[in-house]
Amino acid sequence: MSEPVLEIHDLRKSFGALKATDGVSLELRPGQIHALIGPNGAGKSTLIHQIAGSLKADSGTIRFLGRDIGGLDMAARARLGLARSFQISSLAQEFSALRNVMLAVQARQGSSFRFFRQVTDDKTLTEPAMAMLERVGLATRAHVPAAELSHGERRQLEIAIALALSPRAFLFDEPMAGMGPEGSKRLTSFLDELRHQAPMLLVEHDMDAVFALADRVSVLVYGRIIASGTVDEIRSDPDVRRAYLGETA
Ligand SMILES: Nc1ncnc2c1ncn2[C@@H]1O[C@H](COP(=O)(O)OP(=O)(O)OP(=O)(O)O)[C@@H](O)[C@H]1O
Repeated sequence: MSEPVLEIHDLRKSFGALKATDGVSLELRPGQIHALIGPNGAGKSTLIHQIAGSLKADSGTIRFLGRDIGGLDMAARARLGLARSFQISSLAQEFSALRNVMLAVQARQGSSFRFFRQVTDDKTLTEPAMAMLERVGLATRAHVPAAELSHGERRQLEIAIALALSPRAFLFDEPMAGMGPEGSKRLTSFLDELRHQAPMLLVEHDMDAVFALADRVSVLVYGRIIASGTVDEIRSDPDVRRAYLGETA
């Protein structure tokens, strides 16, 4: 079996007496969608923050592409290809959709944001940025400011930005939140396709989406993983049903 892209071992994080992450270990393998589910306050976002680098773990290791990234800041992890999206919006609201993606393309190319104004017509930025917008179905809205896009369109734009960074793994925190049933369906099939580009750690409350997408599901309760397995294993696990899935399984 291929090596894990992301490997978390015995991660711990407390806020005062509260153990928000209490010895979490998990792996993300190539081509995989690994869903992380659990009740409100279980510690899902806290875990994503520690992986992305916006929050420092108290102890434990995080390996990405075979390298210990625990000492790297968020920007350095992003440069290695760890793409995080959704709960914190990365959009520059006053810029068009196209400009938002161009900024991401430029960041990946390593040039300074200072020169952005002078390169708005630079084909090395506009062409890949437009290609990303086409891929997420937003090409016709390229020149609309981010602030004027609908909720669903902003989600599509966030994915285009994540794609522009050539990610080696996605960290998605509740992508379905606020989407209507139609939007969720479309986003589900898009994420399904996206797994071929890079594997995905997916925090999601929408169980239809989780059950449709996940190769593996880990259930977090009070900072601990109480079960990890395939969708079928998780749906039939009595502890999980009791702790979380009771009414939806
Ligand atoms: N910066 C912080 N300071 C103190 N406590 C925090 C902090 N961040 C999170 N917590 C607490 O840690 C626990 C886990 O929170 P977290 O947001 O990670 O849960 P979650 O599973 O993502 O919840 P939800 O599904 O509602 O988003 C909660 O009890 C929360 O109140």
